[in-house]
Amino acid sequence: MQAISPSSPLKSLVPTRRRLARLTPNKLILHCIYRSDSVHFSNGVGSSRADWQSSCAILASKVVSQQQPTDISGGDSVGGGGGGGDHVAAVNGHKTSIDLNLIPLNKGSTDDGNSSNNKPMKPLTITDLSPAPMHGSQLRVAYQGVPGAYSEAAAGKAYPNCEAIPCDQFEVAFQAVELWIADRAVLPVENSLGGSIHRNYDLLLRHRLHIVGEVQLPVHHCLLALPGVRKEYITRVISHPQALAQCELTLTKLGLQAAREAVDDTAGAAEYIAANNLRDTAAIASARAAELYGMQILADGIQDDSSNVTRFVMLAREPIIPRTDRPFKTSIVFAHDKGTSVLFKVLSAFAFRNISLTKIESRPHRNRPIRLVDDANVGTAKHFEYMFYVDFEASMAEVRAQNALAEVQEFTSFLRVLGSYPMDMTPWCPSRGD
Ligand SMILES: O=C(O)C(=O)C[C@]1(C(=O)O)C=C[C@@H](O)C=C1
Repeated sequence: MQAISPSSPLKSLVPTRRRLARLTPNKLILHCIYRSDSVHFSNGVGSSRADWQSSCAILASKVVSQQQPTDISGGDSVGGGGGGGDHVAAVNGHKTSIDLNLIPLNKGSTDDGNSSNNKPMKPLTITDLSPAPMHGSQLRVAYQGVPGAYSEAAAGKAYPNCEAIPCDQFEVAFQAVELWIADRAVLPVENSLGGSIHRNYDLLLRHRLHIVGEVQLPVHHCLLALPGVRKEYITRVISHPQALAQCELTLTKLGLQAAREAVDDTAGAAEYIAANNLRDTAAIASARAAELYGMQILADGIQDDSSNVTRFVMLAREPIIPRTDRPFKTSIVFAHDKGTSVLFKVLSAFAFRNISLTKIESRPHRNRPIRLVDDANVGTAKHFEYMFYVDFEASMAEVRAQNALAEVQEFTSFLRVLGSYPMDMTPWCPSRGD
């Protein structure tokens, strides 16, 4: 993975809502150019506004080349060569430039050296249909935080050769993908000790991106301070709220008389201490952050449980085509006008089909957080309303999953499939130093 090390991470790039509605994807990119004055990279993308603009322009031109021509006789050709010759087929509602109606014939020689004009080539596989990276061969992956953050490590685990793009907020990572600045976003959704990262559940609903994968990252925290600083000098520990929560017991056991303070990300905490030469402050962050920002490790492995794991999801503009040849997970979100009363019915749609649930989360219903139930005799009950997020162990390519969702739809007033994606099946390896 190649990390872009920014002097400041990507900041909000959102055009106004009114403008957004009127813009086509390539215009959106151009628009972001005018809004990105605050973004400048010290390497990778470029250090000046002009570099940034040309980088956006490359992305914009790719957007154009990805768009399907509405007029075959003219306009932008698909694939850069064939004019109207490239075929466009729809797979699960997604356009691909591969003609699925024609089996390509092998015009060259066969493996044994004989030429063969009519022998069919290897059939297309599902991977032939996955969208290619948008620029060069490197996928650009947005994450929240600065280099050294666990989210950067998760991006590297998910896409080993990616170019990691730091963003200062979770929302900016969503926007980076929506505006074609990045191809994917990798975002934490839950931790085995700290629980759900609610902000990202809310953002999943507010944005139109699709979950295309998950990675589970063992998280090994260190207590970092400036070189020469001793534990006794520390009056303040700063980190991401999740990291503070994951180390709470150990911090107390270490006997630190220190206030806890939340900041945007773990590595950002280390960077802040180093930049401001704070000799009374420690950060909870990774060993890589210590290395990057010249900090010493005061205590290693300070998470309250050695099997501390954070689950991240990968997001893309397009969903992937679900498969059945490996374990898949599907994430949905639903709500009902009658509130929680339907929950049992919904969950039984999975139980009857032997589909295991791996996660259930509820969040306030943003549009209608409270439902009033008036009873003239006893008064007015105020029920809180929720959105329910459920992950289940099945692929949307399986009939049992499709039937379960058809049934869920009957019991709900709102249902959205956030994504159907391969489960992270990497062998278990408890948290350890990097
Ligand atoms: O601050 C970071 O380093 C992050 O990547 C964020 C984050 C999180 O949001 O949970 C990721 C993994 C750890 O659980 C702690 C913090």
